[in-house]
Amino acid sequence: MLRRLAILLCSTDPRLHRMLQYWAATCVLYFVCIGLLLQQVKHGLSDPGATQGLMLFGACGAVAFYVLIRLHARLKLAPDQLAVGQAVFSLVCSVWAYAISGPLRAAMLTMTVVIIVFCMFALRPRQTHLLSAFAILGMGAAMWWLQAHDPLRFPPVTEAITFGYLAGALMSTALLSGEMSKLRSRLKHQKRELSDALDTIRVLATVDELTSLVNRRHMNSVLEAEERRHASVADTCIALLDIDFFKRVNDRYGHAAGDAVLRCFSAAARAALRDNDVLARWGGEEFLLLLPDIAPADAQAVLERMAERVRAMTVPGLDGSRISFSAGLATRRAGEPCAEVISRADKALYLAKEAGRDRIVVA
Ligand SMILES: Nc1nc2c(ncn2[C@@H]2O[C@H](COP(=O)(O)OP(=O)(O)OP(=O)(O)O)[C@@H](O)[C@H]2O)c(=O)[nH]1
Repeated sequence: MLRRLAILLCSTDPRLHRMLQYWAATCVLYFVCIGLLLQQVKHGLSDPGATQGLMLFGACGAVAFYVLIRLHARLKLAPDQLAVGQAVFSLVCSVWAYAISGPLRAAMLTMTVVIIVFCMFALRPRQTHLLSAFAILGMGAAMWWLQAHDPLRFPPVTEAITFGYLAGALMSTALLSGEMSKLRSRLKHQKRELSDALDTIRVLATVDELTSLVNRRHMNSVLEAEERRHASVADTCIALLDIDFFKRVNDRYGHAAGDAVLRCFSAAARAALRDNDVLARWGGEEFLLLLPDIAPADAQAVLERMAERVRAMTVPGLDGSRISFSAGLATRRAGEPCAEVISRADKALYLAKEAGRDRIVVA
């Protein structure tokens, strides 16, 4: 129930969730300020009527921004437009709080700086600069108006010097936001580079560069997963395949032609497989095929189909010479380690080679 309420309030969409997190952080700040304002009223430092007005204004604004954030997609409001709106609203509140806080008003200026620091994280430097300018102008206008209308409570010199401190603090914060933005974009760039490097490493660790098939290391983890898998109704078959007279290809047509044979063989063999079958380059010109959930007769049919495709393929640089392979096929018995199945398939492959090649022998 609580979880559902939290999802309803905070959303599961990560972007919206982040916006609502910022909103919640702003609300915490509002609550702290409201608590302090109430203390000011209690000790006779602020006017109760004006304080209530500000509290009501703050609460209405918080609710309005929650609704706007939830509906921003429908209202076609960009997240940074909303963040700028929230910052402007908070700055207006801080000017209001300054005007009603009597002797404590200078303390309100820390909130103005906090709002601009928030903007540093949520907005672009240009937007932060504009908001800082807005804060300086807004607070300056309020201070000027207050000292002009009530010079006893707001002495002009005090207001002018206070304004100088505030303007200095806001301008430095705005300048820092440029540095912060550079730092953020550098971090973002590094993060992208790291993630690209990780993708490359993942590919290098799992894929054979020449044939683009799964490599031996990754096939071993596939086999481990196969051993852990709950036995299903159908069998699992494993076959070892070896290209026939491959050394002759290399010797007669060169190593590059040999590589082309490996690439063409891999593409032709893979085209004969289902999505959940895994064909790996096991070594030089040897391949391991895992056929999960298949009857042995069907596995044999798959290999026959593969052999036809391989015989039919045309390899560039081979002057029309045909390629064939021999295979040993074994069915995994319940609970049998894959290494033992591979060993039986290997013996069957040996028999296929002995019997003249270009054939499939079932273990
Ligand atoms: N072009 C190329 N050749 C490779 C590669 N890896 C292994 N080889 C060659 O594959 C050949 C394998 O030869 P053999 O083990 O004698 O096997 P074969 O000539 O196919 O004979 P059978 O298996 O008995 O039919 C060797 O000459 C290796 O140099 C590779 O990545 N590219």
